[in-house]
Amino acid sequence: MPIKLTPEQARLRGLAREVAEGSIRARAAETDRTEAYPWENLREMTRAGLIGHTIPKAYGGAGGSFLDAVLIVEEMARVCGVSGRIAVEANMGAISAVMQYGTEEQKQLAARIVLAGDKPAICITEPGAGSAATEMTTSAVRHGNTYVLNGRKHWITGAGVSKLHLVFARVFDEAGQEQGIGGFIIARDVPGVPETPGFRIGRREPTMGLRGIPESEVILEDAEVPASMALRPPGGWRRGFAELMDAYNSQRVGAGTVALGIAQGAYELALDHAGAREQFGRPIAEFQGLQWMLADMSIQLNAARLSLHDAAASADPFPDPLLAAQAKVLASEMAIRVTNDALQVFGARGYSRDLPLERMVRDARMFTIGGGTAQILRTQIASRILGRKFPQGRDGYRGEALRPAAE
Ligand SMILES: CC(C)(COP(=O)(O)OP(=O)(O)OC[C@H]1O[C@@H](n2cnc3c(N)ncnc32)[C@H](O)[C@@H]1OP(=O)(O)O)[C@@H](O)C(=O)NCCC(=O)NCCSC(=O)CCS(=O)O
Ligand SMILES: Cc1cc2nc3c(=O)[nH]c(=O)nc-3n(C[C@H](O)[C@H](O)[C@H](O)COP(=O)(O)OP(=O)(O)OC[C@H]3O[C@@H](n4cnc5c(N)ncnc54)[C@H](O)[C@@H]3O)c2cc1C
Repeated sequence: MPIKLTPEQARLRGLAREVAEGSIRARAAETDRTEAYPWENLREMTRAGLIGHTIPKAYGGAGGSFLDAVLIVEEMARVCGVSGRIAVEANMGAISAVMQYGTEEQKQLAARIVLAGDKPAICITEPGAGSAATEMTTSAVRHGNTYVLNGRKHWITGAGVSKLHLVFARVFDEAGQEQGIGGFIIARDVPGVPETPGFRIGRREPTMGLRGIPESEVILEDAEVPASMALRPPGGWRRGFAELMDAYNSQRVGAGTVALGIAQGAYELALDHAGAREQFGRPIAEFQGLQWMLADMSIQLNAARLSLHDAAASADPFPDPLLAAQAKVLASEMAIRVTNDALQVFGARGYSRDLPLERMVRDARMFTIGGGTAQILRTQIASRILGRKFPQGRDGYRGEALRPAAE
């Protein structure tokens, strides 16, 4: 463990490991095979206080930090990537945005839903706006006391099982004037909260890995959302996207930590196997070719963990954008290499679906894509270290490149 944990953090990590090793590890293969959402894992994490752990005490949570959340996430992902992702979204991303920027009513509602055992969904990406998220076309038009939402999101993690949704949309006033980008809170299947007609779940993607959690479309067709459920960051709609993405940096750290946990789990299996499997009359761990592979895995895991912890600990109130992007690139690329090398240490057995290595390779693959691709994050990193904006549109450089980057 690279940074010194407080006794409470060490206890939290121990509790998370106990829950993970309890039955979550045993269910991981079944979750992958059946592609069914692991409700029982969610219930167990909820009972242990690991869901909504970062929600302030005043709203019923534990008031935990993002570093606490990272400790929980790594332990879950070490045995089950899907459960790691559940732990991320139940403590970071959308829930943290609502708890930081929301009105009293919004915070009460979001805390109640998540603490009852929900992994919220964050709905940003659209078919025409992936990396170019600011090009989203989902609209929220003000009509009296409601906003009417129209648009289509896709690749939404948890769509169809999540109850709390934070939908990013372009905001228009009653006169049709664009105001900026904001978040809209939509609850689904929550006792006492009316459903939102026009809000529906579309096609589920047949994904490569992390199959126990749906990645689906969220479709908005004249969906009426009360104006009281519009999440307007303190800088107003004009700064809405930037401030919501600032909150989203917590989830980038979380996503990197899932990658770390999956890779750590694969590495531990490879270490054990290298000591146990014999060829040429001796354990394969005695061959330098494998020793150096294992050594490189340990170096990369340690570097990624340090970087993620540093990013999580920088939160004020959200992780620093540069540290979050650096940590996510490092951890996501590391996890692809480490899970593949761990599989290699197992030889043919690693390639069999009887063992978890092939699942870990598939599960690790998403993290250079979801949450901002490795390419996009490198551009963001470059922008921050060089102190320059690097607009990606064809017309972007007319004057823009001379403007200093945001703090
Ligand atoms: C930001 C991008 C969409 C690029 O779009 P633009 O070039 O149009 O925007 P910018 O001028 O770069 O940014 C606008 C504004 O926002 C500020 N900003 C942007 N990102 C951040 C951030 N991470 N933290 C803080 N502030 C941010 C930026 O500084 C600008 O403000 P100023 O005008 O300078 O003051 C693109 O780079 C991008 O991030 N694309 C990736 C989109 C993404 O991450 N989607 C995630 C969807 S959810 C998901 O995938 C879940 C998966 S998971 O594993 O949980
Ligand atoms: C498993 C998974 C879960 C996800 N969960 C969510 C979720 O819960 N909520 C949500 O809103 N979204 C989610 N996403 C969507 C994710 O955020 C997007 O996939 C991601 O932002 C990239 O968008 P895209 O897939 O449209 O790729 P594109 O933007 O089409 O990019 C295609 C390729 O071009 C590269 N590229 C694009 N622009 C540039 C550039 N300017 N410079 C260099 N390279 C560039 C990219 O790096 C990539 O390699 C998820 C995705 C996955 C895979």
